Amino acid sequence: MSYVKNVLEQVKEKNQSQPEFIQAVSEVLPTLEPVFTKHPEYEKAALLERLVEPERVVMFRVPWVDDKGNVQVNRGMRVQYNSAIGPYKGGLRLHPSVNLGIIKFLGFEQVFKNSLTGTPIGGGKGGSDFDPKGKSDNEVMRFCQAFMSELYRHIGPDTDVPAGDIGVGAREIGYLFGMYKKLTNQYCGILTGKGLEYGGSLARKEATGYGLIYFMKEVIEAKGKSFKDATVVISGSGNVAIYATEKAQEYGAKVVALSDSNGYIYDPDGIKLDIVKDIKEVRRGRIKEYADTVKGAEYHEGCSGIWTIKCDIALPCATQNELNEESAKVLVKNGVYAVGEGANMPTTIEGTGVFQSSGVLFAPGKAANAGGVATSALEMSQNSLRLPWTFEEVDQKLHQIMINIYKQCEQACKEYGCEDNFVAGANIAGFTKVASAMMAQGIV
Ligand SMILES: NC(=O)c1ccc[n+]([C@@H]2O[C@H](COP(=O)([O-])OP(=O)(O)OC[C@H]3O[C@@H](n4cnc5c(N)ncnc54)[C@H](O)[C@@H]3O)[C@@H](O)[C@H]2O)c1
Repeated sequence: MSYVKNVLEQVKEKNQSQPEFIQAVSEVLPTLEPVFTKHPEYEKAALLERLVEPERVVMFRVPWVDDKGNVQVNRGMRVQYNSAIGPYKGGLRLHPSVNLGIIKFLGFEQVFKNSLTGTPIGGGKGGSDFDPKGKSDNEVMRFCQAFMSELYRHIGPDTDVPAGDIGVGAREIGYLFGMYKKLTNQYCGILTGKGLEYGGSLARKEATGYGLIYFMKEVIEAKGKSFKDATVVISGSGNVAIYATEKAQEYGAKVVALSDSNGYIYDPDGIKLDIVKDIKEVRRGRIKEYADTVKGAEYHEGCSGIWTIKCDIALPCATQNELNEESAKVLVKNGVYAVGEGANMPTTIEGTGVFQSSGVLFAPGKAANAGGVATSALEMSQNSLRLPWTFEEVDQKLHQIMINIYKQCEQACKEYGCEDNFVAGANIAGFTKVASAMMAQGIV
């Protein structure tokens, strides 16, 4: 059995209760085989065994009092995955589904993604099984304060810099930042995704969605295609989905569908984004309300039906494993030619296989959605400089970073003989930098 296969078996054996983590590692490791053939010294240094094991996992209770005076207890965690190329960096997720396996999968992915950005940041991820849905502002604040009252001792601007993810937007980052400052008496760039008044970066909110479109533009234009007049389906209606829609529309695409965890909307005339922003960003409502407002738009219960809509480009931007083999086959049958992952691991391994064997251009999340964390790194730079950059400056840097990520993936594909396989290209390009740094730093 090869070294890579052996380590993969160990991972499966040791982490049996963590299917998402096993899935993420199973997607990455086999694509790295050719790198290990070229670098036999990595095996002697147990590089892979070290890479799959987080440097540190912190798990803690989060007790808080709800509006009725009842004590609630959630589980909080932070996985500090790999600091070979910089301080741990990655979001915090607040969702009832959060468990250690999910946070480990996200942290593992983050290591490669952050490496691809070309900025000096390591990988980490955290979160809690707290559900912000239906909670009052005061309850969210009390939860965030309780969460930070433990997390603060494990993070720092040169140690670990968390950010947002599902369920963590500007409101939550504000409460977390306030508590960190109170506890430590330090005003520093401890979180990214901050408000503009207190150290945030312009274009951070837009970055993941815009970055996805910048990346996909490179992918499709290399094959003579364009966003102009393309029909696009985007799942989700959160931060990533909204700004992917905005940039795709700016490039002349017609985005015809969006979704949330209850169902999806289809608007054959093209989504009116100002209405979606009002529902989601202002009123925190359900996507269903769009169909109540816009004539000709339809609402359908259930999430996976969105993939039955005929489109040229599909961008899953909601959550993990939302696009399976069956949905992938329907998309292919309906003529999709490109799929870009705005979310983290939204396509199952079998779904990815369908796209790749059908010649669909498939861009994995760790490359395609890296714009968010890249701009977080730009926010860290601005915090250290104590100088804010303009929207245009940040957006231009983001655009260039996404082009560079595309070029790195393309180059790795060429070097290792897997042309157009962006899954392998992204894994290899992300891995090689981290691997060299780990080798240089000895057995730690
Ligand atoms: N925000 C970022 O900067 C960023 C960066 C990189 C990757 N991501 C990833 O992108 C994805 C979305 O993150 P976000 O920041 O937009 O979160 P968000 O909380 O703003 O939005 C998530 C959206 O997905 C919807 N949703 C949840 N489960 C769903 C399902 N099963 N089917 C359809 N819709 C569903 C929610 O209703 C919501 O509209 C996540 O996988 C996240 O890890 C986010």
